[in-house]
Amino acid sequence: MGFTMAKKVAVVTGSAGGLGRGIAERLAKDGFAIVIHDINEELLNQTETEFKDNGIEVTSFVGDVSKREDQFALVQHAVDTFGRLDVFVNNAGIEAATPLLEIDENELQRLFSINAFGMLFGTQAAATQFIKQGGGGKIISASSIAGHESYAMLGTYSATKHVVRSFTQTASKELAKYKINVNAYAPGVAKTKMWDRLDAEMVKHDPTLKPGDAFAKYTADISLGRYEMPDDVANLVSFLASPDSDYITGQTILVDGGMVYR
Ligand SMILES: NC(=O)C1=CN([C@@H]2O[C@H](COP(=O)(O)OP(=O)(O)OC[C@H]3O[C@@H](n4cnc5c(N)ncnc54)[C@H](O)[C@@H]3O)[C@@H](O)[C@H]2O)C=CC1
Ligand SMILES: CC(=O)C(C)=O
Repeated sequence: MGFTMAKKVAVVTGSAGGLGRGIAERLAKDGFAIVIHDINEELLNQTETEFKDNGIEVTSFVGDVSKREDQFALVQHAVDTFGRLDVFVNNAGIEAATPLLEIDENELQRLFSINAFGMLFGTQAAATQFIKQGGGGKIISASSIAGHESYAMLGTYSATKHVVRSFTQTASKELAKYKINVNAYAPGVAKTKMWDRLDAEMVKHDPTLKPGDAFAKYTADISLGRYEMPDDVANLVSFLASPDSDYITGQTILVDGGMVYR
């Protein structure tokens, strides 16, 4: 009589839509049982239904990455549902487009609490579970081209994405002894809801721009000649979640079609 190997388990934060959803779909194709997660409960439920209709082994969890207890509860939900955790993707993030002289405390607190604190809390929750399990694991986080090079109007956002790169390096050094790989993906410009909002904000701040101009300006110089799709990002995350990347840690890898060269 044969036996079935338990599936590996991946959590993707902020995966009700956008890049996170694309990553979750790809990891499901790679054979993972998937925990999707978001602060937007309605969209999350809709996505969960669509995943189930497509035969994906999935569970969902509503949470706010900026709340440390939510991140630990998310990992607990993964373990309670599927018995273990193998990959944790800190994908959730938010943006702001504001001239430097107008950045206020509210914007700083909002972006840092989600993009930076959230990434750290997710890393802590996942690493705690990996250490308990004793078999290593993979933590993969969303940085950005803005985590390698800061942009006009994206001052706070860029700073938070540099924080992701920094915590990725520190975590990789501290967690290597537990066989935990910690890496980040740095996308360029993808046409998700985030960029719809960024374009609208940038247009508001510059009377010479009309809707679509900011996005067009950012995408004009991409070497490969097109804006990014969720699959472009998911391909890299799939690799970082797989044994093929076992000898890579502490890296923030650009996947931008040729925008920022490091
Ligand atoms: N779209 C792009 O061009 C780029 C995106 N990124 C990064 O990729 C990640 C995903 O971006 P997109 O899919 O474009 O964004 P998006 O705005 O389309 O989707 C983000 C998802 O995260 C969820 N979310 C927001 N705050 C949350 C919170 N506190 N807790 C839980 N979930 C929360 C949202 O509800 C949404 O479903 C972000 O970290 C972003 O900074 C990086 C570089 C480029
Ligand atoms: C949203 C984002 O990270 C950029 C710079 O496109």
